[in-house]
Amino acid sequence: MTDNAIEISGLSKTYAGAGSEPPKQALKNIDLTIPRGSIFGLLGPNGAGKSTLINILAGLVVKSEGSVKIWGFDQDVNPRQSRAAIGVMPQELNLDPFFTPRASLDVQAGLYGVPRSERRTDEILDMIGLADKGEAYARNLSGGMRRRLLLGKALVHSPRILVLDEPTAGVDIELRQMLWRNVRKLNEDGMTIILTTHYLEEAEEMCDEIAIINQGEMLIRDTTARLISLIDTKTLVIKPDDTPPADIPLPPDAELERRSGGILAINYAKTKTSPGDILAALRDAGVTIADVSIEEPHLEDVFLDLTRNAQTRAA
Ligand SMILES: Nc1ncnc2c1ncn2[C@@H]1O[C@H](COP(=O)(O)OP(=O)(O)OP(=O)(O)O)[C@@H](O)[C@H]1O
Repeated sequence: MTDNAIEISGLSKTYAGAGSEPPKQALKNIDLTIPRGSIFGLLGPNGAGKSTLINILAGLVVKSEGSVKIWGFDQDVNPRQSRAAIGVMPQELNLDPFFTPRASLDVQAGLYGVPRSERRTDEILDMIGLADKGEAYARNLSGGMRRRLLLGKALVHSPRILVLDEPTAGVDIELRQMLWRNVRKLNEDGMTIILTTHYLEEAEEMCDEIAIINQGEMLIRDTTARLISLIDTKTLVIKPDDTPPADIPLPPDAELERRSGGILAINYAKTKTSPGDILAALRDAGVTIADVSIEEPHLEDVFLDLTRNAQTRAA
């Protein structure tokens, strides 16, 4: 028995090149475990291989090498059980325009072999806020409603794991909040959530653990908090009382950035310099301080650092 929702080892994928194009290796020897009950973020720049990985989990893309276990079921040994354990909300709005939301959910439930007596169509319509649109034609639904319907379709077979591929790309704030409310609720009820997003602040807020992939390779995988703590830079932000002097000598490893409104932002290495030393240096330089705050590093800094370093190494 395992405590992991997903166990991937030595996973590689090479797409055949179209026409005279060379083959494209989209995933290179990926090892990844995702704990049960977590909200897990899969991040990476465009073309990193995120969709390929998700589509392999969903059974939509065939891997070239390696093994994938979903809720303990090996895809190659127990394809039916591994598929039943996972639901995927895809990136594209691929809905049949002639089906009503109710019919879409029913057809999807049929595909997964959910007996009629066990179908939760009304409950799902209600949850995704489409209870009054059950009989509307999909072609008459707004983009936001279609996206909600895709979430509903991913849930018809009550999967243990829900995968969301860029669920909030291009959606308005209201829909984004509704999606995240639903996701949190599903997670509280025990569902493991895996998501990709381009919004790093969203991943920082939502995900317990994160993996960053780049050019098909796994760069790092850790808890969100530990990843953020990897960044050594913090920023001390000072609002002076008067116009600050032109010359402000600072301790080594501290760097001054002048912002609009006379604000002084001092970036410093937290393992090498303390805010106390910087404040003392400012006072010595004749800066009178009206307000002080500290800006913490963000996931975005970790992401840029890691992907830039990987790019430099590859060059
Ligand atoms: N069907 C395919 N045939 C050939 N190459 C492909 C195919 N699908 C993806 N690729 C290539 O594999 C690489 C990884 O693509 P993938 O879509 O998995 O990346 P991604 O991280 O999801 O990117 P994005 O954030 O832009 O969606 C890219 O170089 C892409 O061009």
